[in-house]
Amino acid sequence: MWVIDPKQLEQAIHDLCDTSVTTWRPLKIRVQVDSELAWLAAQPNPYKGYWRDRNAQQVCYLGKMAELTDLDDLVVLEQRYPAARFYGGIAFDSSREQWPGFAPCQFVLPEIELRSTGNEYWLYLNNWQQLSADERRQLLAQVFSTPPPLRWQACEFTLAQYHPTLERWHALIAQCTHPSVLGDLPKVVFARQSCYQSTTAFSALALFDIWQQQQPDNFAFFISSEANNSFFGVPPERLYLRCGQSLESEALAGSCAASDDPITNQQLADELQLDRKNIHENQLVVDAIHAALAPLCESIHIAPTRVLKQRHVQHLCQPIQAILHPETNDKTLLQALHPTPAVAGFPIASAQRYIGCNESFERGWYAGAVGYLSAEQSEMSVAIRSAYQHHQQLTLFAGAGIVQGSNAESEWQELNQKIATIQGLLDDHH
Ligand SMILES: C=C(O[C@H]1C=CC=C(C(=O)O)[C@@H]1O)C(=O)O
Repeated sequence: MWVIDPKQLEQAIHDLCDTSVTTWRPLKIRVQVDSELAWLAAQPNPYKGYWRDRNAQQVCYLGKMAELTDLDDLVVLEQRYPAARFYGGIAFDSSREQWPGFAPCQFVLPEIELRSTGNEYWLYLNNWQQLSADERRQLLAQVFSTPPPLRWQACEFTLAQYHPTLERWHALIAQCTHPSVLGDLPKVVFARQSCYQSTTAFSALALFDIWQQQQPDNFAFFISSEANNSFFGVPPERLYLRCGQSLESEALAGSCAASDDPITNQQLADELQLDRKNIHENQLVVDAIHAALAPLCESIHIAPTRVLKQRHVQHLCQPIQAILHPETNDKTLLQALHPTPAVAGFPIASAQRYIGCNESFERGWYAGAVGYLSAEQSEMSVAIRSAYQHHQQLTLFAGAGIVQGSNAESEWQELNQKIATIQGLLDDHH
């Protein structure tokens, strides 16, 4: 990384003498970087993260200057740190046991952010007012040192197990498509863990880097609470984007395979748009988002269904726009919108209980929500198409909505399609 205007750096070191500024403000320095993820990998801070939205705005962040584990504290923190962004997320089910280092709700104001839009990069030093001139010099030497390139090293992964197994999956689908269950629970989203074991240590960030490059139109996130303990993903689904009082959300559910051949792909997409089971699966999500938003909004508009193509799978998607009441904030939005029936099922609370009793693993932050919150603008993605690394173990997650007419075998294939991109990267190195 290098600085565009060296005078700014000098100022960064010497501004400490300026005691007239008592309120918090970040120090912004315009910089240039070759690879932000290589830069992130080279930083020594144990807490690090990355966020990319669907318009390719990216942020690498480091350290915890302030932390939020209770959404009730958000307003106070936003007042203390005006215009700051709090990056992080929430678990799928906060009442369950969580992964080490990942609280049910955890957002941080980082010490350092590297934000970029297009070719413009800005380094935000959020903690500079707390540092002495010497500490600033050290920090700047650290952030401006040239990082080695980030390369995904060939390493051998073995698929240790699926949770649930195919046999158990069949039993689960038979159970929840039985008329006695369907009556009260028309949709439940069951997930599968694919647990891989590597023979050597590996860089989750390097793996994430090649993964996110393959799906540049999706969100991308990486959160590492300490070395070798990270959650990352390349999700297609937005929980919400809030700019002031205007809100964008979407119902993304109902899937079929995607094809590299445009004609075949179009045929598949056309069939998907007419398929009753998938339309029903998607409509349950639209209706639930609409019902959750109605008390919080002045107006809601639902756009016609379109198909969102991924590399190996495509989905029905209905964009939803709303104008929020002035008193609606991120806490109320998160509580109202998460989890949607796209990851839980319907009715949401009973589906979540049913998952808790019948799924054979803890979801942690998979199918939770990841993004950032700020007074002015917030964006959260749904944390699907994601993976959790713990030392040499790598767990891939995928879920599928089960409704009347779901077939266990084809839902299992759908799970395979949903992890195919990252799985292909692991298999490439066998
Ligand atoms: C729960 C997942 O996908 C959801 C989002 C899109 C389509 C889905 C489906 O068709 O089942 C799921 O509701 C996942 O990828 O882990």
